[in-house]
Amino acid sequence: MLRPNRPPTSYSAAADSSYPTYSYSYGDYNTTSGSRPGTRRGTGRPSTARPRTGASTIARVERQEVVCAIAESRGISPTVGLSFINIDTGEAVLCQICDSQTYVKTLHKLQVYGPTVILCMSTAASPKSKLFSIIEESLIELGSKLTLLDRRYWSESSGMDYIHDLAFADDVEAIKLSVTGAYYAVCCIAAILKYLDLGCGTTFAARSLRIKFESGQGAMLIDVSTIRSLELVQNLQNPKSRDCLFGLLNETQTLMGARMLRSNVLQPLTDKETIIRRYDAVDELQAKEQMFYATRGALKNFIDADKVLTALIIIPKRPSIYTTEQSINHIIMLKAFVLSVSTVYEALSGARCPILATIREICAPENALPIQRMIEETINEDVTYAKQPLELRNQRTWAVKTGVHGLLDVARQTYKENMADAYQYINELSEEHNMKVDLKYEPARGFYIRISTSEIESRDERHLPVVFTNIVRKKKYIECQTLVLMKRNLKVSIVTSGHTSHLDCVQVMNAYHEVVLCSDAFIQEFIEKVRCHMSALFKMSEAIAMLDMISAFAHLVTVYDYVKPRLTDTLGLKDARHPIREKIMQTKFIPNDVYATQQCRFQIVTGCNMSGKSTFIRSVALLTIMAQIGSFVPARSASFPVMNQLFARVGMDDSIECNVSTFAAEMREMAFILRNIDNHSMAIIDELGRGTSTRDGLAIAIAIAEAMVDSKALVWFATHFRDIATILSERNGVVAMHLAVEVSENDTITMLYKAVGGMVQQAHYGLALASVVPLPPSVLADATLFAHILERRLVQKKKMSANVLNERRRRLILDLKEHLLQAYNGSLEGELLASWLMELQKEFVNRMTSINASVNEDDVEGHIEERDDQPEDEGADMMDEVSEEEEHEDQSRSMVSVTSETLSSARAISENGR
Ligand SMILES: Nc1ncnc2c1ncn2[C@@H]1O[C@H](COP(=O)(O)OP(=O)(O)OP(=O)(O)O)[C@@H](O)[C@H]1O
Repeated sequence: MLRPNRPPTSYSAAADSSYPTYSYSYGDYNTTSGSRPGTRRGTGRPSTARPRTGASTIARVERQEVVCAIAESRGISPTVGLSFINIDTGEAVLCQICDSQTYVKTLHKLQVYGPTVILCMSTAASPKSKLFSIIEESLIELGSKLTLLDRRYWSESSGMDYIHDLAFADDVEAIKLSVTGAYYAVCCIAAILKYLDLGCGTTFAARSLRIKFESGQGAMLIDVSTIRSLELVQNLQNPKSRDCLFGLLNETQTLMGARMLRSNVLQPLTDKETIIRRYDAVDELQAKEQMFYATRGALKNFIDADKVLTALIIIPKRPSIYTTEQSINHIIMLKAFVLSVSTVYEALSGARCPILATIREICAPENALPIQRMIEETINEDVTYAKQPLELRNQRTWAVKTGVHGLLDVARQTYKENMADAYQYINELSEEHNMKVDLKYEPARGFYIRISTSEIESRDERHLPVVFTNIVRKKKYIECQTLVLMKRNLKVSIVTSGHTSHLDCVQVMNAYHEVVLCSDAFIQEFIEKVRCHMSALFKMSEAIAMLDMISAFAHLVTVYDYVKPRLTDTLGLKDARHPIREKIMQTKFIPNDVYATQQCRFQIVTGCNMSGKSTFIRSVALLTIMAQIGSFVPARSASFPVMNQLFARVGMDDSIECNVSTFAAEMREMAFILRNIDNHSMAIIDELGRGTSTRDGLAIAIAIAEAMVDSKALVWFATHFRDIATILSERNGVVAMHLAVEVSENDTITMLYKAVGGMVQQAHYGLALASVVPLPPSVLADATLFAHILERRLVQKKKMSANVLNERRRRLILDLKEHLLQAYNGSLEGELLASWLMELQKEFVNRMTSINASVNEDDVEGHIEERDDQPEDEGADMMDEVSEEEEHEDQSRSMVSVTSETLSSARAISENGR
């Protein structure tokens, strides 16, 4: 469809010679090729990790026209101003972020809003600033085009003027207050609006733009690589598939709702209160069956209100016939929207929770009725949405009600009489030639005749009577003219092009001219009046979007048996399921329990191949996102701490294309994570260090794991390196777990998919799997031999150090402290609490005694091991280097003593409890 007044995808300076821009060739990249391996310098996240699949690897609800402008203050931690204007939904977002040198937050915002055009200052391009280079390298991924503008368009005073003129009257003061100090963001909005005005001829009507200010806080930061690898909005194998988190959750019924959901999946909330309010809304909606069905019914067939409202607030510099014709369509759609809004009000009667009650209030008749009445008083009830040229022409002529505009009524009467002639002529033609003849109209051709070939003898146009001329065959139809019709077209075309001097039909022309002029002017005046209600209308649209998202969550609760999460300091899941896997799997999905606190924040997950490690750790991340957007989760009970950042390094693709430097890409991703991770972050890491030699891979994995333990983040670390679990398991905050399997007598392994404590016990599961594949028997026999040699060497070297024992003691005491604090803050009281504390004390004493006792045993064991001379085995030399790794074990453990402070505080709490 023709879309006039859209910003050109690559701006040409010719549009306005007074508007200096610089041509930039990034728009020429084939954004769908996905085969441009490279790295994103400075971002830390590699672009080689996986093949790219589309204009943006992240599926959009639909591609929208979004213009973004960007500006920054340079420094150690740069401040970046970003503004976005969505031309399809009439929404402007300003943000100012304190970013790091990797510009991770800036890239996140760009990814979330997916701009089609990014405006940068020309000065940032020569010499290239770091931010400029990073954006330049991300263009393909973002599917954006870069346009350089003169620096002078980033003007704070113009930005403030724009905000003053364009923001809704009710919001203007609040917005001005919130953007105070956000100098860069305000400059950016000025640059975009200037670009749209001068470059694209698009301006917005006064007091009609939805302007929002977003601070850097308030949303969980999920970087681009994580979005992709967790398949949050797009399935990696099949971009069109719904098997991604957004696809699963997208039970919305309106486009506004779907857009809101997508934006939430990409930036989940971090404000506890808001999340809880959403839970309450979902809870109420799913519990009240009648309200739920009434709401779902009311949301059906809602038009894309954002689009319609935006079309009404955009003022094109050079209105075309298209924009004029569409105006009435927009009014008709607006009427449909306000009518539907009232059904939502009724559906929500009896709503109690704050979100549903507020939505109902916004959709109340007193807000929608004035607009509905305005439309009903002005526009004919039987005028419908028109697409075909003749329909549009009739719509434009007859849309305004009789009696509203006197001059228009007179002009229309004259026109009607003349048009009746045309239809009478066609009827006569039909009768005369005994065939069905249709009158059609196109602006360029005027009136013409269309006849189905079935009406003509042997379907051959040569059999048409001679009165029909200019014959063209179009599939099953024949289109033609007659002399009379051509004469009429001449009149009409003279009228529409503004010449009123045709000799014999001045009356007809004047009548039509009058109709169109009066009608168009009247409709524009009417739209001006509608614009006064834009603030209320956009609020309704947002309310509908929110209700739609909430009702989609409620729908999922009923269909998939989800549970309402609680927000606490502990991550605890009972019978958690992977939301996407459980939906697509033919067999039953085995649920798992998850528990993580500061004392078990780093969870090393081991297990056989295909035992479900990746599925397990991914489900933790996906459930956390679901919980933080306000959705219920697939589990029997669930509690989550609010996370500010989520990182995932999972599912490395091994295709040749992206394996150019699998290891380098992996290391860059890990460097990025380590730079940004903190105690409010969650990370899931799968099979780290497999892209290099076993020895180096293990060493690097251990070092990275150590750093992650120190970060105090919640981490799930799936690995086939069992040594990592051995080495780190004594460290405070670390727990080892594995996915259980059952080994039968004939060495076949059955996956149980159950996460249980401790390290995987099966030593040679890789060999077991290889035998199933199967490898040639001789190769398999050699592999088994080498595996046994290696195992013996490792056993020889194992000894318990004093450091390990100290770590065990420390850990035991910290565990005790955590339990005491939980008891202190929990609901246990009186007798129950006292007996629980006694149990705790007993268990503590037992475990401490057994640790102390193990000192002597280990001394003896170590002594025996040292004396035990092992014969040199074939192939042992090959294994030497691997066993050396064990010697580094001690270095990775730090000696930490238990402070008397910790003990006394634990004691104090314990005594309080008693
Ligand atoms: N909890 C579960 N219940 C049922 N089936 C499961 C479960 N978890 C995983 N599976 C099945 O097992 C398959 C393998 O799972 P996954 O890829 O998570 O294993 P993995 O241990 O990470 O494998 P590898 O170590 O070889 O990468 C999945 O495709 C899925 O079909």
